[in-house]
Amino acid sequence: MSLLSLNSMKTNIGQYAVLHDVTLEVPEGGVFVLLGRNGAGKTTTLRSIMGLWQPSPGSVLFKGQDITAMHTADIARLDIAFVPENMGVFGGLTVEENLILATAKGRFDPARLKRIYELFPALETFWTKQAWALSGGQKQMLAVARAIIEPRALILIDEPTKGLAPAIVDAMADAFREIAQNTTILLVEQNFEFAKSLGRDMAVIDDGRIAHSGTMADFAADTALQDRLLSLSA
Ligand SMILES: Nc1ncnc2c1ncn2[C@@H]1O[C@H](COP(=O)(O)OP(=O)(O)OP(=O)(O)O)[C@@H](O)[C@H]1O
Repeated sequence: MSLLSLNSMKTNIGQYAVLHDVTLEVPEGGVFVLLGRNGAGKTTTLRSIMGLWQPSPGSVLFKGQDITAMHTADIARLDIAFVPENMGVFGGLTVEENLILATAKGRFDPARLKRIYELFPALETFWTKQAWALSGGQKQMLAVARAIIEPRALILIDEPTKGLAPAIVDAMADAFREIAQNTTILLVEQNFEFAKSLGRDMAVIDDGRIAHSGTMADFAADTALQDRLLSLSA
């Protein structure tokens, strides 16, 4: 059984049909990458999983449970975290306060905090600094740290490398590899090199439909398919 199954999901936003037919099987463990051009429907797919948009028709199954009509807060309580493209950190709060708010009981598990410091040393350095003063990369690290401050079964991450310097992207890749050892990551990306280095399984969404799915190794070897689906050469 897959960890997450999206079945013929169709999502309208107001009067606009954005997802036409999204069917995906995300296995447990590792990084699953969802690629696609601008406006293809990647963010809408993640928001539909989180209950922020309501797919109809179609269904979302998590560990076999139908979560399609559940409220976002109840979906989050199933240990599914969402790191949105705008990162969702509180600029006026310190790093510590941002992380406290991401816990259920306002307390840190010392072992998890230690792991976060190891993954993202900058967060320990800037522990008492307000988040608005962090660099873009540090804000992204804080956003990911908020998602893993408690145990998660699945993390949805929307374009975490956007606008980041190459050295930060490399650090992020190392952190994701470590996180994916005991948490499944569904990663939306446009940075193909980053995605390629992380993904085991992948899919491409185009115009609200899954245009391709398979292993990253096969997709990475097929430059004609990449060009057709991602316009990488454009
Ligand atoms: N709130 C909204 N109202 C109307 N249309 C929207 C809304 N949000 C997204 N769309 C449209 O839905 C389509 C898919 O958007 P979505 O954000 O899912 O794409 P994406 O693949 O994540 O793109 P990008 O890589 O540019 O973030 C786009 O055509 C977008 O304009």
